[in-house]
Amino acid sequence: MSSTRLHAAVRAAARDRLSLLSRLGWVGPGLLTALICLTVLASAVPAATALAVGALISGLAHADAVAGLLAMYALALLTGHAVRAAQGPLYYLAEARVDGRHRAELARLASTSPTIDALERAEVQTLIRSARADPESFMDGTPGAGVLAQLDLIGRSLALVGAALVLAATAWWAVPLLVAAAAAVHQLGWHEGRRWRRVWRPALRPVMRAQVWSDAIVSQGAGKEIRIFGLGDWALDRVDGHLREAFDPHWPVGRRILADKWLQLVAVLVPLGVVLVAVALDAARGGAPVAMATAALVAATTVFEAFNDAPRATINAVTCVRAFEDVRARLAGPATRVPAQRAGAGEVPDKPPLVRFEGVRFSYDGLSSPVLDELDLEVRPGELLAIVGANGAGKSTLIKLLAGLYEPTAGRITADGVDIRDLGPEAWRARLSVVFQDFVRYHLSAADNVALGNALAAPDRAAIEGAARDAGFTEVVAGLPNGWDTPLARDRTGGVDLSGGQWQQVALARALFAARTGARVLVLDEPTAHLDVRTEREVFDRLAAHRGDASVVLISHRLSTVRQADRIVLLSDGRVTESGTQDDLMAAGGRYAEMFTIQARRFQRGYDDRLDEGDIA
Ligand SMILES: Nc1ncnc2c1ncn2[C@@H]1O[C@H](COP(=O)(O)OP(=O)(O)OP(=O)(O)O)[C@@H](O)[C@H]1O
Repeated sequence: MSSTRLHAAVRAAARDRLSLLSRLGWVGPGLLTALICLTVLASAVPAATALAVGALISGLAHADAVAGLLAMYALALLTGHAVRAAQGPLYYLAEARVDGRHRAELARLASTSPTIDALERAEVQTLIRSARADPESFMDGTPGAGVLAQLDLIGRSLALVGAALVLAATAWWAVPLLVAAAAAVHQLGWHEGRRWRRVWRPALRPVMRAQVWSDAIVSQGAGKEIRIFGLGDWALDRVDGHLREAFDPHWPVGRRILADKWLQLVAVLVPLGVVLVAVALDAARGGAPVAMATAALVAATTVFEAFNDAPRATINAVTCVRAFEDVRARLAGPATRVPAQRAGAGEVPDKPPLVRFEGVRFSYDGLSSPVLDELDLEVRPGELLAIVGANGAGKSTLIKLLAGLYEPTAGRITADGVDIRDLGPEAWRARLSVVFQDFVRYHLSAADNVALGNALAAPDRAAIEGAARDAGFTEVVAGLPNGWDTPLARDRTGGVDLSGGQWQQVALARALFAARTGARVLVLDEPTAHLDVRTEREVFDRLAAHRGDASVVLISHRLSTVRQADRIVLLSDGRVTESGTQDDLMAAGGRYAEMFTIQARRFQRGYDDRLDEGDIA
């Protein structure tokens, strides 16, 4: 290794260790003080033990002094044991605190990043997995273990100084020899740790895949299909295959590491043996007093232990911390531009805003053509706007852009003339409520499931009940065993599961609760796909009647429902190709009219009237 590279590597290693040490504060002042005191005490024990052993040996000839010397030796031994006994649980507690804080910081980072595009990338998910150091996949070397390994190293260094002083009094030349040998052993340990690391890192992905299948096997949702399609053995084979892919390479590496252990053995035994023999011979020839020689021999072994820190704990912890920093950099991305300090920025008026998509273009990574291309669209204050289009036309993407979950590749989205990026995600989303197609079914009570439409608002029961009434969900609640307090999850005690349509009513109630508590733009991405036509119609009527002054953007494939909207836009080829009322669009005789006619004809024949992909030429 060239000197520049060596220099850079040493600097990086020092930076990593300092970065770990800086997290010591996370254990809290009381526990930290206790840990520091114990570490200092523990570092004095080896030298004290060496001196006590030496004194005891020299005192054996004086019967009256033996009892006192034995007591001294016993005290040194007992202190060592007591300190170790106290260190165990305190280290465990401190490690848990550091790991808890580390994982909480990571979760905060992931859940508060303004956009979700980075989170959707496989490499970011792998980094998050690596940074999180989950106990089930991370056997050792969590950040907490790495942080405490640094404190331990400081303690060992102090112990080294003490032991070196004792040893130097008898054989000063032995100190540099043993320190150099111990450093070599330490380096070999690091090399070994890095070899493990290299084989362990590529194992992360297959372990993640195995986890997906092993979770699916025991999950409720996938569990149904696994049984119906007879996928049980197949899924188990997948788990097995991924685990083999992950861990098979570990065996040869483990065997090679074991075979190379002799190097460490030689590096320990040869110098230590030389020192022990030389000091013993010197004492035998009457050079050093026996007491000093004995103390030196005990101290010599301590010098070795000073370098015997846990390289795997530090290496793995450094990996976690670096992955954490990498995740932070990727999640920050371009989306976190500082909100502009100009008039109107950072605040959204209490009335529904005029929202405009101006020349918006958006492409997903890996797709050859943009999903939205030069899209211009207005959502006028208070209007009920329906967006229709074939599968894959980009409707959900448009919604995610409106919610600021993605940023346009070009163009901008404004609310009352201010770019929503300048408003800042929190201010903008406080005025917006979105029910996604794949809305989350929280394992919480019915009341909490509705109130999560606005987690920042007080969970006011009257507002929850009002929103549920407007969404037509009241009757369902009345039938629940414990009313509003019933958990909406079968795997919770006293919990029940709802039908797909009932869940959609919950999601709708969530949006209406948000409208009652401040949201001025409601976005509903296929909120009624699971409902029968009559119920959907009722929901639509309720939505129109109870949205207050909020603007509503509604995506639906059922044109018989959306025809009552104030305005309907057809999304096609990445832009708005038709826009107007139902009558306008039918009179224009364009693609919307064609789609509507197909659905109406089908409905009359008794088929479902949803729009399919092939329906549009
Ligand atoms: N996260 C993603 N990464 C890459 N491509 C995506 C992603 N999400 C959607 N797409 C692609 O973008 C296009 C538009 O998808 P989008 O979900 O916006 O369509 P949609 O109009 O809502 O469709 P549907 O009516 O079926 O819900 C599709 O071709 C889809 O495959």
